[in-house]
Amino acid sequence: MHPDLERVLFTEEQILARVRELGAQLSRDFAGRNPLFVCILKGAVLFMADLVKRIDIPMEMDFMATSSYGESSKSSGVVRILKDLDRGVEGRDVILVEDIVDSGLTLAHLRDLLYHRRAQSVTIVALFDKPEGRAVDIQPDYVGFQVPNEFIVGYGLDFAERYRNLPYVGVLKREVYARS
Ligand SMILES: O=P(O)(O)OC[C@H]1O[C@H](OP(=O)(O)OP(=O)(O)O)[C@H](O)[C@@H]1O
Ligand code: HPA
Ligand SMILES: [Mg+2]
Repeated sequence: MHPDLERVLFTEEQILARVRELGAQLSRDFAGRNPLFVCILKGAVLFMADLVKRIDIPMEMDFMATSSYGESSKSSGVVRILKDLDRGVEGRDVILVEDIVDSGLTLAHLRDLLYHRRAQSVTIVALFDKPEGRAVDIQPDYVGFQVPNEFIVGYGLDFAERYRNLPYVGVLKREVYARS
């Protein structure tokens, strides 16, 4: 385990097993609809890569980059779009692929934006859901795991851009984020 972690919440094996289940479920539910999977960078990059390998129906991918945490463990409350989609979403069934729903501000903003752009449907798939973090009322449609109200890192999730490369997910020691 990385020395900056207090404990591991999910091992690589547990994560990949759950991602496989989510892929099978989405493949069944979106058969015949050619959904557009939108990866919310950077946090969702590892989840997206593993999830799409488990989708066995026609689908497309696009990428959006947002940032609201920066160097902090608390949301700034402002969702900045650093990179937008390459193509329009009018009439499309969009599946937003997120690593975590915490305050819900990122997904509430993106869902409204995509409906404003006339997507036919917007479905939210989040590997992790932290219900106690919510500042706005939004529920993901598909969830991998619920997590406690603590700051977690690994498998794409960062603190100040670090730890994204860990293949497992754990709780960051409080002293690590308190000292910056
Ligand atoms: O529900 P919320 O409180 O909005 O938090 C969730 C969002 O915060 C993180 O992104 P961040 O802004 O840190 O950018 P990153 O993905 O590049 O780390 C995470 O990847 C989600 O996109
Ligand atoms: O717990 C978290 N860890 C990393 N990034 C995050 N963005 C929102 N919540 C978190
Ligand atoms: Mg982040």
